Amino acid sequence: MTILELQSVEKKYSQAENFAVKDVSFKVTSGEILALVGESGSGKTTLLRLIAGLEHPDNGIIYLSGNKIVEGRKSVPSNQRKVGMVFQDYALFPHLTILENVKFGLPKNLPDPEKVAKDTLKLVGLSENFSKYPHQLSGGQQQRVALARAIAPQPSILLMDEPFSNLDAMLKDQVREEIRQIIKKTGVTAIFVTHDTRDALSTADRIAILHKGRLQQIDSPRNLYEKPVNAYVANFFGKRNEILATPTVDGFYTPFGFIADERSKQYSEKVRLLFRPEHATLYNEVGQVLNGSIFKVSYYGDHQIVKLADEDGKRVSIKTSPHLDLSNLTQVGFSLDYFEVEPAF
Ligand SMILES: Nc1ncnc2c1ncn2[C@@H]1O[C@H](COP(=O)(O)OP(=O)(O)OP(=O)(O)O)[C@@H](O)[C@H]1O
Repeated sequence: MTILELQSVEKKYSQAENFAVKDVSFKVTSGEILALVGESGSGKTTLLRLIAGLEHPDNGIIYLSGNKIVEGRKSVPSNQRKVGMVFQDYALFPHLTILENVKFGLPKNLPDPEKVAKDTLKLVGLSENFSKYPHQLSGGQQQRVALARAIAPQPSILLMDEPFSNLDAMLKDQVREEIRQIIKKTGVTAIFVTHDTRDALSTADRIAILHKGRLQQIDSPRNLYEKPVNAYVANFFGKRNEILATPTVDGFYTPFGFIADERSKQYSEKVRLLFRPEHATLYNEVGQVLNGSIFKVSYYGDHQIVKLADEDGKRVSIKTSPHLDLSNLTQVGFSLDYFEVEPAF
């Protein structure tokens, strides 16, 4: 069931030259976690604030739980939208205990707000800290209080602005997983903004990528990573190698060797074979499907990146196990586990 729908939403700030958000349309399904990603200034926060009602669009329509909450410049006020919000700095009240923080956002007519607040704090794993103040908690715990405050009133949608940016790298992996599990347990639909592709790839069910205010692609993490619709999306998620190739009836001739592949039949002109460093397998011997000269090996502890060159010096990078022994080798073999084919020109 669709919980949120945006139709051609646009926003231009009064002093700005360009639209911060331009012609953005998408739907979010009940229970889904959607990540909004894009480089700085791409419009992520503006889009989140438009959904929350903290900004007003110039054009477009937004539906939340089947109700039209925005139509052009007319919109339902933020406090009537049933939207839960977690801010980047958590925005907890410092002079209130964490229980009071969570109770604060609950509707006044609830029969037992204390019980709802306590149950929600338990749900986020904070059953022993009811009477502590925010400054007595770790960053990760404060974030869970902020999450509890946002979900306690049972919002139609939970919006989170850079929820992982204040956490150090060691904590991040654990917190991402905890937050994902809490959200899934409550069944709330969630949208979060991040500039970190790993946050998005590991936590979201789908990712929407923005560039200069325009939606480029909205898709599963795997599809965005493996089947990007354009070069911007592909490069946003890390390096892709390119090999120029000539199609024949049964495969592609490349400067590294011949690859048998049915897709070659669809092309008559030169093509580019595109693959990520981790989508190739490297062998510490020649005589494989493809062969190249080692240009450089970079060791990173948990993996190595091996740069290979063809006869003309064109290079590709391959990610491999840190244990593959490449010492004293100048030539190695490799194969492609997965690659995309695009016309070269
Ligand atoms: N209050 C404002 N007044 C004028 N322009 C603004 C305002 N807020 C944002 N902008 C502009 O709108 C565009 C989109 O900004 P926005 O903050 O939505 O991007 P973002 O993707 O969230 O960036 P970041 O990752 O840096 O937070 C940018 O060009 C920004 O300079």
